[in-house]
Amino acid sequence: MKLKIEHLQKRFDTKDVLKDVTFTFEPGKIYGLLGRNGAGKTTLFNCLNQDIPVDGGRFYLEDEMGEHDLRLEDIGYVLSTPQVPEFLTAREFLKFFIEINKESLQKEKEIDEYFDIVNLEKEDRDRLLKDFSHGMKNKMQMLINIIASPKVLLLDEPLTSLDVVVAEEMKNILRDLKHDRILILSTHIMELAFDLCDEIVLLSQGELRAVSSTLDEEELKADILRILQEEDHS
Ligand SMILES: Nc1ncnc2c1ncn2[C@@H]1O[C@H](COP(=O)(O)OP(=O)(O)OP(=O)(O)O)[C@@H](O)[C@H]1O
Repeated sequence: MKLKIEHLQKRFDTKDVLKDVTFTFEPGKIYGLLGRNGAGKTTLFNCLNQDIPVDGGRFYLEDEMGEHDLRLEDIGYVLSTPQVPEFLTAREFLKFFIEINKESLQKEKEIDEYFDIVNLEKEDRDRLLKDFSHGMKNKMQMLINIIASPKVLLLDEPLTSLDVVVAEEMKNILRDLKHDRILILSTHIMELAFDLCDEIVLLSQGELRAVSSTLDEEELKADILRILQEEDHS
């Protein structure tokens, strides 16, 4: 299975944000999506998640059976600002989520076994989500995406607000998840991209391009900075 994007375009009024995005993403890798502020990373994710219409081009999944449109259940989106129903406890939310997705879940577990996946403290499991910290809400959002197990998982700066211990736990979860799905993670932290990602992809001047993986870390950093700085002169 591959996620193929061909000549994707998106503009807001007169601003061409995505000019000609063409790229093929494969499972087994975590892709680190880097770009300047306002380059269009969130816009690209919003297009792939079908939250906003595109102005041109297409994207689809391709496997040995052929090409398939992305269905809503094929894609998971972890937002940088986690959105959870604040009036529910973590347990109520998880039970509700499992109930409405019963048909598609591979193997149902006990609720506490799910919480254990993301190491949510036992005393927090029956607390209202409105009292959760940003990082804890982020864990819940990550958990429902792990349970839903979409083929493509988009992560918009997911680790920025997490403490170092939780961030390390999340990195290990993502490394486990990558084997049978496509993971694309946007970040501004180059060190995180180098540490976690298998391939760096730059969104620059409305186009996506892979950065050579044969370079050592210092050369890679210099190359990325050079490409991103070119935007100032274009
Ligand atoms: N709904 C919208 N209406 C008009 N312009 C928009 C809209 N959404 C995004 N934009 C513009 O599109 C451009 C890309 O924004 P986007 O949020 O995708 O960038 P980004 O790469 O995610 O940025 P950052 O790294 O700062 O989060 C920006 O110029 C932004 O102002």
